Amino acid sequence: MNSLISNLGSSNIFWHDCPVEKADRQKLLKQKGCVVWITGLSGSGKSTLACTLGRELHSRGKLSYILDGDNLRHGLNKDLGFKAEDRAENIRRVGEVAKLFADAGLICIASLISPYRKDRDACRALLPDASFIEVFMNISLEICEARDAKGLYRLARAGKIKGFTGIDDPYEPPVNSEIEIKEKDGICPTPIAMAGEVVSYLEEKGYLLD
Ligand SMILES: Nc1ncnc2c1ncn2[C@@H]1O[C@H](COP(=O)(O)OS(=O)(=O)O)[C@@H](OP(=O)(O)O)[C@H]1O
Ligand SMILES: Nc1ncnc2c1ncn2[C@@H]1O[C@H](COP(=O)(O)OP(=O)(O)O)[C@@H](O)[C@H]1O
Repeated sequence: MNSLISNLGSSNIFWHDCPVEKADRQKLLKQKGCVVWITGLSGSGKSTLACTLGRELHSRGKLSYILDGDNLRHGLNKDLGFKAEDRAENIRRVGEVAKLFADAGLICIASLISPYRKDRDACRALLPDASFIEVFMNISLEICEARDAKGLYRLARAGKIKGFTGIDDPYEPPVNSEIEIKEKDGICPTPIAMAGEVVSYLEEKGYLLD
């Protein structure tokens, strides 16, 4: 514990380069590493898009890995709650992990509410050359609440969960996301259509080589 504390902020650490680099891994995998960061309200379809996209990429022979907020809160982030500082630390950690996956050459799909613009922008700043692709699930609270797949909105409305995003906690929508998934006349695109939009973007920007 003492050595951990005494190392905090220490300048006595050095970067160690290795001979096999990101470019070599990307060549091997025939793809370019990047982060697809999916943000939106609970119930907006983040996990659905992440899984459908993962499956679509897999079927094309592309290696991806999903970092899902709910899942990570069972392990890496199990010490964190939902107050603003905890959410910020949650996003910071996942941003750092996503950066490692992208450096490994994978298409890392991060799926978290990530309600604060500042925290998402800090993750964007970690990634090189526009390889942070923000996907905004612009689905109305009405639709998300009507879905209420986990019954959490009902509990939040009843005051049994405090600080629930969209009810009594803020969500700051992106101002310049690379991709926006929108409902039309109250109808959401299908999971396949949402994933197709992301795949087209990745193809167009050269992330899926071959
Ligand atoms: N107070 C509160 N607010 C929002 N969400 C809550 C809350 N309490 C529990 N949950 C459940 O936690 C999931 C969100 O976790 P995240 O790590 O994505 O959240 S955050 O990015 O740190 O805001 C979220 O999952 P999704 O529904 O998949 O978004 C909820 O199931
Ligand atoms: N495009 C869609 N069209 C119809 N239902 C959807 C769509 N995306 C997600 N759903 C449904 O909405 C609910 C919440 O989706 P989920 O992916 O778990 O959202 P989130 O991860 O944002 O909480 C699930 O029951 C899911 O099947």
